[in-house]
Amino acid sequence: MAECTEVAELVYLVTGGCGFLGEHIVRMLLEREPRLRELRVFDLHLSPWLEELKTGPVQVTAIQGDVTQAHEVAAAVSGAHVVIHTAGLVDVFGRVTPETIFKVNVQGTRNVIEACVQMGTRCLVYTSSMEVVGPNIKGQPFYRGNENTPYEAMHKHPYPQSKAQAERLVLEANGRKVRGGLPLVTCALRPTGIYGEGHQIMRDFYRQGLRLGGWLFRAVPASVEHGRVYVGNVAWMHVLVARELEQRAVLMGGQVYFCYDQSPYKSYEDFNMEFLGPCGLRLVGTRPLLPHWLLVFLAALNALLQCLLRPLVLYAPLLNPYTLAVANTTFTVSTNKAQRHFGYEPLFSWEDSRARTILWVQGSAQ
Ligand SMILES: NC(=O)c1ccc[n+]([C@@H]2O[C@H](COP(=O)([O-])OP(=O)(O)OC[C@H]3O[C@@H](n4cnc5c(N)ncnc54)[C@H](O)[C@@H]3O)[C@@H](O)[C@H]2O)c1
Ligand SMILES: C[C@@H](CO)CCC[C@@H](C)[C@H]1CC[C@H]2[C@@H]3[C@H](O)C=C4C[C@@H](O)CC[C@]4(C)[C@H]3CC[C@]12C
Repeated sequence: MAECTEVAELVYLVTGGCGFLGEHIVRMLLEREPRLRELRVFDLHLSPWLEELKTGPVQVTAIQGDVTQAHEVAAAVSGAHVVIHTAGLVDVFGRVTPETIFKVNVQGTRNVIEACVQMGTRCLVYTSSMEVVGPNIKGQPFYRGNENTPYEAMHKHPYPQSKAQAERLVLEANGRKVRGGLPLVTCALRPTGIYGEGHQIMRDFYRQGLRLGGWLFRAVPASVEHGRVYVGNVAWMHVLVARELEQRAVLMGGQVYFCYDQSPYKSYEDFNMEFLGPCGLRLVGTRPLLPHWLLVFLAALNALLQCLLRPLVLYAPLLNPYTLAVANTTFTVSTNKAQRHFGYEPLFSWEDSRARTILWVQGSAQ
């Protein structure tokens, strides 16, 4: 039976360890978790950079697997002390069907929980999302709220729905007896929009700007605040939570934590310009260039075209009714719960996060 405290050398499993956030968690664990003996990286698609990590002092085990396959998950979890479940389908553009999103995000999470119970793994950290709270379908602002701020969470889109269901499963599993009789300790981290090295949407905006001769066009009012957090700090929060979870089970078990740092409150587009500006792009307009009703119309047209073209080709542009609503609704957090519960302080200052992201964007033109 695997127990976190009594074993000096720990085995960690990171699902989705080859994704944008997963890679940062994997690298952060190797740099900053001295009790690590083996790190298992489980992903549907294994990345080549994993090979270079295999030469260090910690045993890095790459496992190609699918979270929807219970037996594959159970085999990967067997003997692990801590599971960080980051694998998920992040699709708000209609690239995959709702059924697939639910299968990966909800059934996949169920499989991870059951594997922990069967295999006697006591600590489970789940990467949730701000989207389990909002923005909701009414477009109500969530202005610098915390984990206790009342807000009507109502979702129609499969991505937030699936993340909310999965988070609930994880939190309800807290306290379940795992093999050997000890209780499972779980908690969920809720990042806002993550940015940093490897952020594909940022890279897409950069390339689009380059194609348009260096110009981007404002579509969202500058007054709409959108919460953002640096990927290195999100990874650091995961490492700290995983480290403290068993010792502070009573305080932290079954809890949710927003991910936060010193990134400034800005609109989605103004925030992106913190990086794209120094890379030579300009955002045109102090106010949205197109009237809101026209954007709503274009977003609806995109949704219609996606439906009509689906039998022939995948048409999945960035603008659709859901992404427009998210970008147009204030959603920011202001909290210190992670600091109070497990001593989290951001590892990267805003200046450092910004500089690292700019460097990455500059190198991602091709
Ligand atoms: N990117 C954000 O802004 C953001 C914000 C909040 C929360 N999150 C959450 O963080 C997590 C990671 O997101 P990301 O942005 O790194 O996404 P990502 O797509 O870069 O990473 C997800 C990883 O999960 C893997 N994966 C997908 N389906 C799988 C399956 N069936 N079995 C095994 N592995 C599978 C993918 O191959 C990928 O490597 C997700 O759970 C997401 O919901 C992301
Ligand atoms: C209207 C467009 C004009 O420029 C801008 C569209 C931007 C959208 C594509 C993105 C605006 C907000 C983003 C989401 C947000 O940052 C939080 C998220 C939570 C996370 O769990 C998954 C990603 C995302 C939904 C993120 C996706 C892209 C946006 C909708």
